[in-house]
Amino acid sequence: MVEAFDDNSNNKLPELKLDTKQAQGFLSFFKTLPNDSRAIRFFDRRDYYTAHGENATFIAKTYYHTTTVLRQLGSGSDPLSSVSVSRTMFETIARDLLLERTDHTLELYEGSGSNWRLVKSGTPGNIGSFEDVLFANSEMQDSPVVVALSLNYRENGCTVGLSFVDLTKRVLGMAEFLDDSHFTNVESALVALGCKECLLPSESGKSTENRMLCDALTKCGVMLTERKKSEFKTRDLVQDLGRLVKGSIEPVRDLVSGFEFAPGALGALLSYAELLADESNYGNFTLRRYSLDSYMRLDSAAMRALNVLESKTDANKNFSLFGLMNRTCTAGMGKRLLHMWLKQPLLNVNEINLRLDVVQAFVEDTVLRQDLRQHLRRISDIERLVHNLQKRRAGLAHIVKLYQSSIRLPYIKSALERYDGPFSSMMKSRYLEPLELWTDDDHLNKFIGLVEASVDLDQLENREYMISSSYDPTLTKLKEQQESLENQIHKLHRQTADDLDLPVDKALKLDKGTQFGHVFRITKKEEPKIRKKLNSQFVVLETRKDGVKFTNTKLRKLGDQYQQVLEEYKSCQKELVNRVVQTAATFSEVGTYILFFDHLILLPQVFESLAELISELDVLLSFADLASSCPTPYTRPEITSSDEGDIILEGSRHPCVEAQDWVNFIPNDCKLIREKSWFQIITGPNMGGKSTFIRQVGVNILMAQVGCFVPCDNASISVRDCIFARVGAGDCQLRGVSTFMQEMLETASILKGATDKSLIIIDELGRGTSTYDGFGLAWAICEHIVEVIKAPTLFATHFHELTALSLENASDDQQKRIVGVANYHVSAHIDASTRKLTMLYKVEPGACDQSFGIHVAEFANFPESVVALAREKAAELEDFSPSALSLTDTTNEFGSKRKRVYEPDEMSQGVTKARQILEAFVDLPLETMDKMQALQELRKLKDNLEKDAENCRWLQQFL
Ligand SMILES: Nc1ncnc2c1ncn2[C@@H]1O[C@H](COP(=O)(O)OP(=O)(O)OP(=O)(O)O)[C@@H](O)[C@H]1O
Repeated sequence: MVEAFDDNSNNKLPELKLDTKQAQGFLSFFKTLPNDSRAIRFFDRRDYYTAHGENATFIAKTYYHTTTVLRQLGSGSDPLSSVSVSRTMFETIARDLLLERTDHTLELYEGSGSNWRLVKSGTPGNIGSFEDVLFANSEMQDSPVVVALSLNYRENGCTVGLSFVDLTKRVLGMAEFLDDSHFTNVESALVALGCKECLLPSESGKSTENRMLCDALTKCGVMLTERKKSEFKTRDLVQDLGRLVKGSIEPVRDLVSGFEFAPGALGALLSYAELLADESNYGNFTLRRYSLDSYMRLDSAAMRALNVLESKTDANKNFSLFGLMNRTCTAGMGKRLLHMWLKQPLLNVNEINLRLDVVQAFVEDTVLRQDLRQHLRRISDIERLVHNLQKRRAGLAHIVKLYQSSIRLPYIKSALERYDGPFSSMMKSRYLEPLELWTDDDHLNKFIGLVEASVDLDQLENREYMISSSYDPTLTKLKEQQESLENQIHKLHRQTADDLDLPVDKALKLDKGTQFGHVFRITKKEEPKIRKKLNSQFVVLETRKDGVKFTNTKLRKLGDQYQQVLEEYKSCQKELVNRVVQTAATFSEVGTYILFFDHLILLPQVFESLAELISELDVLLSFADLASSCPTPYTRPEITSSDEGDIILEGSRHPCVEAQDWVNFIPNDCKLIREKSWFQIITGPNMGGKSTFIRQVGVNILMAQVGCFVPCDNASISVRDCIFARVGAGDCQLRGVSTFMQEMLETASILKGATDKSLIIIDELGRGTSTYDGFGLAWAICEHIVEVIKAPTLFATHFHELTALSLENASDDQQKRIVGVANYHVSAHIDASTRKLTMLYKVEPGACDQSFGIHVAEFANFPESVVALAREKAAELEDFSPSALSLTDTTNEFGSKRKRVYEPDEMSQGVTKARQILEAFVDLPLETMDKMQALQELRKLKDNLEKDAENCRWLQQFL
């Protein structure tokens, strides 16, 4: 939701002025528009815009927060609700609809009376012709992507054909993979690609299987667009791609033939984005194979749990990793690259180390860092400028900006040349050599020469983009005429001053205005002195407070001539400006004819590669700035492949929490060691720092794989191929147990996607609930992770009983031995006399030994009566708590008073039965079941448990 707008905007609401005839005409047109619940339609009324019907109500409620702004159009029984918005408000709404929300499309109509036509349309994935409106006054931070999916269901899951288009970068991609019933792979692909909109064959959203898919799209905030099944076709695809894609057709054909379902999806995308309709697209696209295994996979829950991207609810920019890490200084480009990198952390150790090498070079050489920053700041958004050139939307201003960026390159080059640290040979080959090549006389220097010869660079200070008069003979001649006329006018000025016996400039002034052109002016005080001459030899034009304006035939004639020459000069300028842009735009023609004919190089490709290089430098520089500017500097992580090494973070912090002004962050160690502490259960009081701790581990790993230093004293990280995060819904208690069960089931089945190379973060499954079914499932999930998946896991929980998992380590029963589970807790201190609780935020080995819930309530200033009641209830409940499970255990690890004791026999019998049930649950083929089936199976298991419990008191407590 867009929160605050200009307070006055309500008062300044443009008035909807239509006479009866116009209103009638419009109403009859409006009725003919097809129904489209997603479309927000605006009508351009020259000075302002209007929206009508349900759209008007939506806009009034969403953006003005009141329906009082609505007006009724037309008389009679069926008036049309209408709202009018100013130009700036329209831009704000367009930005919100297309860049922030993903539930509407936008249409703009132009016309009058009953004659209107659609001139612009855009969707969140394809902002299309709204690009100019959206980024006229702001940077483009992220480039949207549209995905199309073609699904083929098999017995065990489904094959997904995926294709995507990034219209800003002009990239097409294809992928094909198997997926489970929760579409875990689709989800991570959507996240990695930054997808805003997804095309599916129509009707497919209604099948049961696809309902899950729609859930996945919703989780990722992706708009679903249905297209006719017939559009998912592959006929003529290779031919069409041949026109769009750079280079020869063979590689395209080879790539397409390697897929079974993705080509259909690509066919749908081409027709949806109407790529073939715009000739400027021809030869400008690249097509690539997209592999899910190229980058660390992140699902939408992980993106949220790790606060990777900005959200509107963030209190400040440091709340998200993007906000914290974004210290980029080039316009737009660096931000977009950072966005992409955060969605696509690397897996290859060498590639990660390469980025880390550059960051280290920048961290160690402060002068280099400052130099580069100073020059990068002056670089424009080259990527978008070239995009405009290719789209033939560029003007002289675009060319000049490219020129201004180009002339910065030698400075960037020499800053890099001065670096003589340990990574100098890498810096040379990665940055200096390409820069050297691109800036030589055959490449950018040629462009610089062209601009310097043709553009009047002196006028840039006045923000005027003009062609140098010396560039063109006609301009030169006109300029000379203009100067000669100016001289004559000045001569006449001096002569007239002599004749009137007035000092030049001091008393007799020469003015140049829009109304009268060149005129003489004297003050009113002087006027009586020369009134006689004034009346006889001159024509008085105007008498005002600031003086008397007058002219004579000579001045008028010269002034008119001057004006005429000026007009001619302007129109010649305009024509030349267009021509210069065309000349420059020929650089962007990929047609080889032009290139060979003119001996020009592919300038757009040079600029595109340059944009890549510059934005990479910018983002890595930004990482270095962050690493060295924090109060406790970041450190370079040591990276090992995913089969080797452990995950050791010493003195680690959560970068976003640490960056909050009011937090004095307590660093913690996390040592995920294979076979020893690969699975960690974290317990402790509410607000004790559990979530922060487990998330900070995920965040540190993600940062390292993006190529950034990490907020630790020492870090060694075994590369992770995906991060799974399950963060319990906070309102679970309110939604009831069945939702809670579903959450558990979902978690259990989603975890099937994880492997020993992933990282799993589970935070408070079924937060705060005391359902023992939940506990049973949580236990089953843990066992499954430890024994089958073997992924390093951080499990923060309120189920203290889970800490007993680690006891299995010590079990004599070798067959059932669970290896690698360790308990940790966040520590807190209770002052015995004052009952005051102090959070220490220190993560320590072992399970938490006290129940702190009530103290936290005190901490949070709950009313005393509530706290007293809670204490009473807790005392009652503890009698029946399953912590009795370990009562006969000799350790008193779980502490507190325990009254109910079970016979050892009764307990071991019960445990065996319970375990059988849990194992039966783990064996359920959840990936092939829908929720209803799964719940039915679960109910059966529960019925069995009830039967078993009839003779076992220990089991009864779980019912
Ligand atoms: N290491 C730390 N150093 C300083 N402050 C911290 C640390 N960890 C957490 N905090 C602060 O404590 C607050 C609560 O932390 P967090 O949400 O991680 O607790 P929790 O144990 O997960 O709580 P709950 O069980 O209620 O979810 C955080 O908002 C943060 O301000």
